[in-house]
Formats: sequence, structure tokens, C-alpha cells
Amino acid sequence: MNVDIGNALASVAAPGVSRASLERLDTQVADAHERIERGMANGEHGYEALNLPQRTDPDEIRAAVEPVADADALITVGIGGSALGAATITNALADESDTEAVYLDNVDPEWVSSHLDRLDLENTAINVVSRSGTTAETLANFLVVRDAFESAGVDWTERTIVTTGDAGPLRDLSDRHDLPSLKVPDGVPGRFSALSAVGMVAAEVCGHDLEALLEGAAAEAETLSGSLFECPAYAYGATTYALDQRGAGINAMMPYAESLETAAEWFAQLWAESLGKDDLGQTPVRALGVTDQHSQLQLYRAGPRDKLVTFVTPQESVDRPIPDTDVENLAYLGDATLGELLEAEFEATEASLAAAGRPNVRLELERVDEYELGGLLYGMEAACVLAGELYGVNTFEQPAVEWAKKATRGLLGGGEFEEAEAVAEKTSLRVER
Ligand SMILES: O=P(O)(O)OC[C@H]1O[C@H](O)[C@H](O)[C@@H](O)[C@@H]1O
Repeated sequence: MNVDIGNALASVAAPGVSRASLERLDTQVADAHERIERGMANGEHGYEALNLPQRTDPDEIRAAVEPVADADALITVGIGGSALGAATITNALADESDTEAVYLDNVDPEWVSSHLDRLDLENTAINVVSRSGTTAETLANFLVVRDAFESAGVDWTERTIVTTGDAGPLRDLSDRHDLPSLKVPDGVPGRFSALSAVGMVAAEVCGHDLEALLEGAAAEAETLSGSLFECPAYAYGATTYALDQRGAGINAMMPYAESLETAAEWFAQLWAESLGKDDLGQTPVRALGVTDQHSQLQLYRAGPRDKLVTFVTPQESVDRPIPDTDVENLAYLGDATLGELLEAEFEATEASLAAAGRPNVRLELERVDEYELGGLLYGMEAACVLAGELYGVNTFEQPAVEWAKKATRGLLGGGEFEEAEAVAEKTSLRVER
């Protein structure tokens, strides 16, 4: 992954971040890097995630998925960090795969049923993932999926792989039915676990190259160093932090590849849950080039000056010519390909933001393949850890989400809920038709 922060730097037209201030920030980056290295060396909670390229064992994952390797479809039941990493990988690489990857994260009954009703369950496998093993949505969806298998006369115990922590309801269930299981590595929070079994079971069943994913991540890991000017991941983390300090509290992640749409979702969780605490953090927004040029771009170029736009641009991809036409005003398209049009749209958007003094950063990938994707996932995680150090927040906890999880359980009769109820009552205002 290369990072071009040129359009985030202050110029005559743009009020971005100055090179001098980045040079000053580099001292803090050096200190943060020392802290990160120490955390990695000691396997401390969270920092351990940056060791995954060396720790993850593809053979162990392959052995666990062997019983379902021939599945036509794989239903991954998980949410947040237990689904988005895997979905990012399989959606990005979908064209290489014969297995359909389905992700059940939401508990919308209509949507869950629509998947279960259409899939041939006899040739479908289940990949249930929960670090804690207690997440209500995941367990509920798993019970529903299991029930659908039983109703279809399919032995779900022959078709299920579990990935979870050492203990908890999901681990108990997996032990009771002797299911093939993998462990969420210690010290790795869900949103940093894409490069472990959490993200890679689905990748393996869908036929992707796990070694290449890890090699790409390892290559990115090798660039970690005490200067943002030498490390693309830190350049990104430090620049976003510096821009946020100057008012860019919103970061719109805008890949110019349909296949990377889920990567923006994954990034949103990483950035929001890791940095959004102590009244600090930068709000991630999901966007997609070119689609959102025709919906959000007006705001990015002419709305409040509180945004950074992050482009992700693969340099190579398959292409397709635009056929000639005899419609006179469209003749200019006939000489181009869809890829050239996409590239021109990207360059025009980047230039238009820069011309309007709106900071933007470009993350360049050679192409969308396992190696580059591994680098992108690792690079964004390292950028996030660095940004967390600069903000001075605890990057690896998420107390606000835990509060809502507890409240949900309480509402369903699974625990205390007085605090949430009391607040909701005081602030409720209802307007009826
Ligand atoms: O993997 P699980 O324990 O089921 O957790 C799934 C998700 O739950 C919560 O929403 C956490 O805030 C997320 O960070 C986590 O990824």
C-alpha cells in the first residue's frame, strides 16, 4: 500500500496540514511507535493484533474447514469484527470463488429468512464466529440457522465450524457437539482480527490464498518505523489525526472499486470503535466511487470544511471497452474503456476537491488481490493504533457498545436494565400522525 498525502497538505488553496507541523508530529510518532513495538513484543492486549501475520497458521484453518471445503455456500454468522473482516476479504475477491459467501449479522427476520429459504442447505456450511461467545445477535441467528438445517433434515453438526474464545456459551456448545473449532487469538479485539481465523475461515472455504493475505500484511508490518515519512500506515494515521485537530472531524472512506465497498464498512468499525472515546475521535463515513460522486460529492466539495476524503485506488484491474455508438454526443465514450472512465472520474474528483481546498488522501493498491488486501487491512489497523496513541485513547476497548449490549439483554429479560430505561423515559418525545 502506498499513501499519497499530497492533497492533505496545506497550500495556497487548501487549509490542510502543513509539512512543518507533520515534522513536529513525527516526534510523537516516534514515541508512539516505541510504545507499539513494546506492546507487540509483550503480546499486550490489542497490540498483539499487529503480530497476526506471523502468528496465524493457515494449515490450522485449512484443517478445521476441511469437512465443509466443498460447500456451495458458506453462511457466516457473526457481527461487527466477527463478520466485517471476512466479508471484506470474500467480497473483494468474489470473482475468484465458486462458493457463495453469505453474512448473517443483522437480525432482521425478513432478511434472514430470505437467505435461509433460497439456499440449498444440504450443500451449505455454517461458520459461526463470536469472540466473546455471548453476542445476542450472533447466538440468536445461529439458533435460527441451526433450526432451519434441522427442519431441512440436514445434520448441522456435520456442517458447522465455530470460531470463538476459550470459554463462553459458544465454546460450550462447540465442545458438546464436538464441532471443528478455532480460537480467536488472545489479545486480538474483534475489529483487529481479520487476519486471524475470524477473517480467514470464510476466505479459505471460498478458495482464496491465505498465505498471500498474510504475506501482504507482513510486508506492510515491515514498514512500521519511527517516522511517518517512512511508513505508509503511520503517514495515514498521523495525517488523519493532524487533520482532525484542524477541524476535519469526518473521514469519508471512498474506494474506487466496487469490490472494496465492504472494506469501507470494515474501516468504519475500526475507526469508530477504536478512536471514538473520551469525546475524541473522527467520524468515519462510507462512500463509494463513482457512485457517491453523484450523491455525496456536493457536500464534500462545498459543505462544511470538516471533512477528509480518503480514496482507495487499485492501479490495475480487468477492463472492458465501451462500444462505439453512432450517437454524436456520446462519441467521446467510444474511444474509452470502463476502466479509463473510472480512472478519469477518480482523477477529476480528486482534483476538484483539491481545487476547492478540501483535504484528501490517496491509498494506492497495485490491484485487488490477496496480497494487496492483506497489506490494506494491516496498514489501516496500524494506522488506527498509531492514531489511538496520538489521541491518547484506549484504542482496544469499546465500553459504549458494551453498555448497549447489556441494555439489550436486560430488555429481553436477561439482566439489569434500569439505567437505560430511566434515561430513555426522561428523553422520549413522541409525535404521532
Ligand atoms: O465477536 P463478538 O464477541 O460476538 O463481538 C462482536 C462485536 O460485538 C460488539 O459490538 C463489539 O463492540 C464489537 O467490537 C464486536 O466486534
